[in-house]
Amino acid sequence: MHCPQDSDSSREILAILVANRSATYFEIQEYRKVLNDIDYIMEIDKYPKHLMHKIWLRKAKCYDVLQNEKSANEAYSQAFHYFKYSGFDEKTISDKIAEINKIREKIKEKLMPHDLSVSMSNDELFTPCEVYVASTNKISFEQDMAQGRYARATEDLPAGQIIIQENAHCSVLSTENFSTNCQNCSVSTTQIFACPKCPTVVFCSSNCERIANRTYHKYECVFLKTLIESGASINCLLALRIITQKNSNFFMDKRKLLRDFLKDNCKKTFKKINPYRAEDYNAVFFLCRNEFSRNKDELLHYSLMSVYLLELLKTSDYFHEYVQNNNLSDEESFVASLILRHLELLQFNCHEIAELKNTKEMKENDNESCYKLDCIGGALYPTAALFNHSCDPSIVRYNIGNKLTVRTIKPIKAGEIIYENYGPMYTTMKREFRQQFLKQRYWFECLCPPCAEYWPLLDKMDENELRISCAKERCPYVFVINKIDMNPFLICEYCGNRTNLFPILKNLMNLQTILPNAEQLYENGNYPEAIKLYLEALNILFKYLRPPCPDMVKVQQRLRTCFVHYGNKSFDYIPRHIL
Ligand SMILES: C[S@@+](CC[C@H](N)C(=O)[O-])C[C@H]1O[C@@H](n2cnc3c(N)ncnc32)[C@H](O)[C@@H]1O
Repeated sequence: MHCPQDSDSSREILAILVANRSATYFEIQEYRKVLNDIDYIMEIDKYPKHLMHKIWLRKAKCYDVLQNEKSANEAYSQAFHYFKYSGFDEKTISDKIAEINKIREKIKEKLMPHDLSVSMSNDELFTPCEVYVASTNKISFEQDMAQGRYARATEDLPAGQIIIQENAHCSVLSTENFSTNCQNCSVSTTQIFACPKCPTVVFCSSNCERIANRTYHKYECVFLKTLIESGASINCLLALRIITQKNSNFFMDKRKLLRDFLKDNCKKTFKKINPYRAEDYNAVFFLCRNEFSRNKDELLHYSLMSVYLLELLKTSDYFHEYVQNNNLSDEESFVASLILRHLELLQFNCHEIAELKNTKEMKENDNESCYKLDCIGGALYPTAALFNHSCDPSIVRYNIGNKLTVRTIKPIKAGEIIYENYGPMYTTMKREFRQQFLKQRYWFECLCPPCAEYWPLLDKMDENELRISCAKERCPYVFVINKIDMNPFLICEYCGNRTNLFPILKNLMNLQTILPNAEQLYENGNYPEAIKLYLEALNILFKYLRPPCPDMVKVQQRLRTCFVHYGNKSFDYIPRHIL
């Protein structure tokens, strides 16, 4: 990170450092990382010519191990070509080539077939919606006066299904993660690629470094350290990065369109954004700001913050015009007004980026306590930002890099609203604290079923109570009965239908074999198989029972833990079953 890169000789030193690192990765058999490093050395373009054969040989050996014969052949022929600059005499060179070819033959005999161990894949069939391209075509987005915009299922959705896969419009890391995670894609890495001009950030590949330095980092490089030292929040970083990832011409060209949008009524404009894409600034511009409820003090605070951020931006060469006196140029005042808008909308729409980490206090036989989901940054996902909150959410979300995946965590019927969770879950936080949090932070009064019906916390739920649905389809009536003392035939007070408990209990009995098997797979870290069984259990539970139900909560908690294993993990994460 601290190696200077401003002269040929310092770049040669950097190339040698990276070459040494690649040799170390080779020794510990991290072949993909070796290849990344070698690509990086080629880009630095200052590695001593008389040593180049070593780099090409290392690359070729990696391809041999990775069983990519074509690339291995190409790399070997480059290595043989560079032998002539190595200072070896002709005899030594031909002996070396003969030796290498012999070793290659031996390696080929020893190579195992490709690794067939269980891998977790996040790729599933996902037909995107034509308008909301990050969402499945099985949901729609609607709007009303009471709730603003929200998502609704247009078809029945089983539990576990992916409903959103969205790139971040913009993402930033928390400052504590600046030296462990890639500034561009957020993945945790020990193989860092430094910025050529500053030691403040790291990247996971030269590709990420290039993307960043062609866009936002070429401006931020100048002032990022000052911004961090000022203690600015993630939202401030995000508000600014929405600007720096595009150049000022982009926003100036949009100015007329955005002003016309504002004259228009927002409801119509929202429908006009078609297709609605994460990359599209128009989608961001119209995210909810609750602007009519904002008080003057807050507005002043945000205005001051946007002036400060603008001043920082002016220290880079973001703006074309240079205004010497205290007046702002047109360009500057327009960008400041956008920063203010971003600060306001990020307050309600920012999502965390998370990764799994091991906790220090790992306890024996306690799967939950051996890792935690840590917030490593924040991002803006314009489609996911359209979901409203419930304290009993319908979804789970996790990140792969800075991309977002959203899956259902319960079966959802066509026509039902799909809710996400803004933090307070009814199972662990008391109603009064949830209401207080949501009012203060998101400015609405939560009317979800757990709040409206005063559902108990998980540890206060009665394990002997069964809340059974009336057998008549779509009848909302729930029989609340005691497991120990129950009448097998129940008459619905709502529709008069008779419900026979025997077949229901027989189905619920299946859980006694499904759940222990699921737990076993979970303990062994076989999350893909555990998920299948937990989903089977959840379907049975939701078919016959109604929440609040302790078993439903426990299965959903397990499913959440399994699904987040598809997502980001810190570079030093060790799975429970290997500990
Ligand atoms: C992330 S946005 C959700 C989308 C928003 N409804 C919209 O129209 O863009 C968060 C804001 O939505 C509103 N909201 C979220 N959940 C709600 C709920 N359950 N009931 C009423 N309003 C809600 C609040 O104004 C909150 O600040």
